[in-house]
Amino acid sequence: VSVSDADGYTQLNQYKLKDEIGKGSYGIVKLAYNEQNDVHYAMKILSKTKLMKKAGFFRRMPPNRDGRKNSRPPNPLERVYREIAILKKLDHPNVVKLVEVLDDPDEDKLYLVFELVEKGEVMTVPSATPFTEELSRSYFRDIISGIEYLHYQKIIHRDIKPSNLLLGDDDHIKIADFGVSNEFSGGDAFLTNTAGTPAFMAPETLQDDAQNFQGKALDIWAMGVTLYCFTFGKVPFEEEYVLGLHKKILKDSVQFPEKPEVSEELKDLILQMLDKNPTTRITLSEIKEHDWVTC
Ligand SMILES: COc1ccc(C(=O)/C=C\Nc2cc(OC)c(C(=O)O)cc2Cl)cc1
Repeated sequence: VSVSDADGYTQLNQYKLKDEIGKGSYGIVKLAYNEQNDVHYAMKILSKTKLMKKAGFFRRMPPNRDGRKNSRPPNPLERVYREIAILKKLDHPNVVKLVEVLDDPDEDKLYLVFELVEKGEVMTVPSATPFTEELSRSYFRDIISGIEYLHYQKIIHRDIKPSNLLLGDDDHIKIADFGVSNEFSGGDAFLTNTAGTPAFMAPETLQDDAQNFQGKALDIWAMGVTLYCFTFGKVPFEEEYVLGLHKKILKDSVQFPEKPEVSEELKDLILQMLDKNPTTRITLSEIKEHDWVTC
């Protein structure tokens, strides 16, 4: 039950909601104070109606000529409940921890309570102060363990990028936002849909004759774009219009700025992760053995 208390804070069960600390296409994240245990949490607030609208659920479907039953988009709420089911089974130091879900069927809002990762997003891109190689290496090692765990749990994240990597007081990274993640069975996911953030999308998903592509290699590509951001403070392929961006991701080779100067090993790793051919792209186990990661 949510009420506003004396100084205007929303009270939700034992949580006092405070400042907004995150915002995205998903909704907002507020700092939440649990009065029962004197601990702060991150409360992700979703609107069920907004989720339905975003998926065009309330849009009238154009009548199709042969009167075939319209294939409705998958109910976006199912998406969120699938995300919650995924989150509930995840338990790893480099993955955000879902504590509880407050879901009143009569309420529009859906609340996801996460353990607070105190420092928030590890980097906002573009950044004029990118990380040293030592710092990038430390963060990148956390990402490798987190992704290795997710792939072992048969989950493809599909939206790896600096804003979804949260930094704790212990200066370790936790991977967040499973809003577009895919679960798979067998050795790897075989996907057909594009999902995630344009600048981080792998070339094989952008081909117009895009057929099934492997899931794990998509996360590796996004990790490569992320490592490029850590190092240079900007994305490797940027373009104002999304179709121009797609063309660059598909066609352009990776360019390294003059400054900051970086080691040959780091450039080599980035180039192997941003290999446009997913079948020759470096794998997670090869990344773990790479000179720049192990040194
Ligand atoms: C400056 O201090 C700050 C401390 C913490 C934050 C923060 O937590 C931000 C987003 N958080 C999250 C977002 C998520 O998705 C988009 C998910 C998820 O759905 O997995 C989980 C969390 Cl926790 C921000 C600033």
